[in-house]
Amino acid sequence: MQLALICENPERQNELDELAQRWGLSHDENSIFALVLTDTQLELRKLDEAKLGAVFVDLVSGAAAHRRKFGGGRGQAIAKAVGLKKGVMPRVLDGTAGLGRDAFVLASLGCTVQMVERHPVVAALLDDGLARAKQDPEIGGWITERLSLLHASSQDALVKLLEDPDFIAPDVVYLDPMYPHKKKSALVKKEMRVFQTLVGADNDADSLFAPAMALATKRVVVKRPDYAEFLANAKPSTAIETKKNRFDVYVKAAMT
Ligand SMILES: C[S@@+](CC[C@H](N)C(=O)[O-])C[C@H]1O[C@@H](n2cnc3c(N)ncnc32)[C@H](O)[C@@H]1O
Repeated sequence: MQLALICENPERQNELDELAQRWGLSHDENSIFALVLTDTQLELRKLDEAKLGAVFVDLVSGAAAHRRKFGGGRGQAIAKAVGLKKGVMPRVLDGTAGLGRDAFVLASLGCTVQMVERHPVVAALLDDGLARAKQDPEIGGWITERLSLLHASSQDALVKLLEDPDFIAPDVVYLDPMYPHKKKSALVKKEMRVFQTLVGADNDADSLFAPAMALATKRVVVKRPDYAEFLANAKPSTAIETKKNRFDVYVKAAMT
């Protein structure tokens, strides 16, 4: 993938070069997107709309920390959807990891989460945020133990993992593909507009449903905007609703 690659600290130029090679990114000075390595983190910026701000992964402070401390714990809809309850800590495969927000919430509540992300820039941002979080004295221990990232397409990865005799299948496959926004984009948070313009709609999302159902041992959970139809037109066993979203739950076996 091509986008502007910018290093703000000349001493970190080697790191940016390695990063570009690792994620298959090359420099295009005419791109409207820039991946910027600052003194502290990796950021995505939209150069023609600087006011939208930068996108980066922060699992340690800000909104993630606030939600970890005051977000409602196991009472949150996402926790109920994956079947988290006292004594039950599901192993989750998040097949559409994005910026890792949902995976982080689940991991902070005790789940082990294997994240899969196919977009190289999103995967690079997530990997950077994960690496910084692993260094944090407060949360680094459990982040290292519970959260991991695979850069792959879930369409391929879910099938390959199912065929791998050494892979322990997850209790839950969690999916949150991009869905076209019905509401005016001005209402979408600024930095999310940058993210959405880069990634686009996941028009192939329906094809994730069958492999997800094959791989999960207990259930598949699909996050959708409240106005969206079911993934692959498949009617869920139950749905948990929040103000803006719906978690469609496809039960295969009881959580134990
Ligand atoms: C709406 S975002 C997910 C947001 C995420 N739940 C969070 O909390 O940050 C959707 C992400 O899934 C990724 N994605 C979509 N289809 C995928 C697939 N088949 N395999 C891997 N990643 C996929 C997209 O690249 C995008 O980053």
